[in-house]
Amino acid sequence: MSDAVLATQNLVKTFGALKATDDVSIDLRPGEIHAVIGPNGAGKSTLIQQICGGLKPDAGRVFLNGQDVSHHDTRARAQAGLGRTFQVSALCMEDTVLENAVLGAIGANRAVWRFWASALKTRELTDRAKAALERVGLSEHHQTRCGNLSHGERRQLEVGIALTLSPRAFIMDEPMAGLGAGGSKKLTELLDGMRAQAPILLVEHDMDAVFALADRISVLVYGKIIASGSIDDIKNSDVVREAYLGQEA
Ligand SMILES: Nc1ncnc2c1ncn2[C@@H]1O[C@H](COP(=O)(O)OP(=O)(O)OP(=O)(O)O)[C@@H](O)[C@H]1O
Repeated sequence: MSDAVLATQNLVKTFGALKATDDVSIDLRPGEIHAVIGPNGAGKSTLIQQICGGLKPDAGRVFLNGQDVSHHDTRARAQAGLGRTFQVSALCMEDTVLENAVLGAIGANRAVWRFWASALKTRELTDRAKAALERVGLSEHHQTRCGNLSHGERRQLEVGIALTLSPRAFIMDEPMAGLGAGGSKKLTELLDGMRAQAPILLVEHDMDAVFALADRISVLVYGKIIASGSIDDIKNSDVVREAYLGQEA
């Protein structure tokens, strides 16, 4: 775990009698995409929420760059370098692409709020937002109202907003959801190029994307990690086939 950018240690979350995450220890190493897969209700979102600080675990800890952030709230974890995209879009549809990205950049530095009126800070934020939009291929769309973007472009924008935070690690919750083949391909290429900048913990149902991107895969079933390894390890695992992949066939 020592070189892990992000690590969980024995995370447990129960809802009544249900163990949504059951002793989950998982890590994310520099430069990698680590995919977490599992059937509906396996506990993937619950795990992500505990990592990001939206849900308090019953037991276990979360480390970011070796620092115990278990008692940090969501904002403090973001400030410590945890970048996130959401399963449900959090974009402001009435605002332009650039405005959405600048709002994301504000989240990067709380102190900036105090200087929001300052032209210099505004310039810094705008430059950072523009750089992130260029990175995700949305330079042409600065003044486009977010509501007028395609579904795929909104996903690109969400990734761009996460980039404005200069994260040390990304958490992505089903970024391919609802995208057609073209959108998935474009986003897959984008994520592929981002792992060098910050490793990605990727929760994803789209197995084509998972197999195209993952350096490692962990399989979550009934709240437990039942297998973890390379794509081949997972594809050839009888345990996984029985518990999960077999259902997809
Ligand atoms: N707030 C809650 N209260 C009660 N039960 C919950 C709550 N949140 C999640 N659960 C239950 O915990 C289990 C894990 O849910 P979770 O949403 O984490 O699974 P998931 O793997 O993300 O599923 P999906 O792939 O469908 O998004 C499910 O049985 C779910 O019904």
